[in-house]
Amino acid sequence: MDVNIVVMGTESVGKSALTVRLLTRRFIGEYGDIESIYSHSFMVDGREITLNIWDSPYSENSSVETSMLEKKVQWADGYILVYSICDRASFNTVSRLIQTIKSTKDYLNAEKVPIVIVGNKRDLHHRRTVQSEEGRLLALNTDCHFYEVSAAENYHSVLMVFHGLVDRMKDGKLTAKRPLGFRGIVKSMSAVFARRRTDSF
Ligand SMILES: Nc1nc2c(ncn2[C@@H]2O[C@H](COP(=O)(O)OP(=O)(O)OP(=O)(O)O)[C@@H](O)[C@H]2O)c(=O)[nH]1
Repeated sequence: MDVNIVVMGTESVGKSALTVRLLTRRFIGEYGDIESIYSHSFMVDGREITLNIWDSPYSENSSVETSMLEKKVQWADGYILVYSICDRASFNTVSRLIQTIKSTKDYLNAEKVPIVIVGNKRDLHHRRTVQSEEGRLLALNTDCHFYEVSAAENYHSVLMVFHGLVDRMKDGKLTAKRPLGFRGIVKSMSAVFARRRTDSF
């Protein structure tokens, strides 16, 4: 089974950090502006699932961001919406993204729309401006899953985010793959490391 997942959220909330954590189990600190669709496979209940994960930097240019948003929402079967617990505006954006996704895509069962809300940077609790309860309540009110994680500190919780989304998708409607037309931005993970020659793990 092949599923498309898009990781969305405003600037610097940790979209790349979460994606790279899943793929490499590592936190490398700085990620640059890398636009990529990564493939990652794992077994669930004896079946191999391949995730195509689209991670892109947030664009300051609102017209670019709006047109990309539409493409991403149409392309994806499942959504990971990330905010930083230290950034209230990023939380508000997640709330808006949920409405956009729900109004853009037709789901057989709107309550089962495969969205996972992620409050990242849990390790920075001393700078917290969004309480856990607020994230939980948003998820409850919009029928989404919710996780609070630290991509910096913990691989396992990041894994749970992606597994939680796949579980959610199993319950809902998985659409057939469409031709993507995004080959130009597909890069391998080696590109991530090639750019960061000075990284140490
Ligand atoms: N303390 C802490 N820092 C984090 C965490 N996740 C990401 N960061 C840092 O936050 C900054 C932004 O992380 P990115 O993963 O590049 O964020 P992004 O959402 O992909 O950002 P854009 O590509 O600009 O849209 C980097 O300096 C990361 O090291 C986390 O869980 N805890």
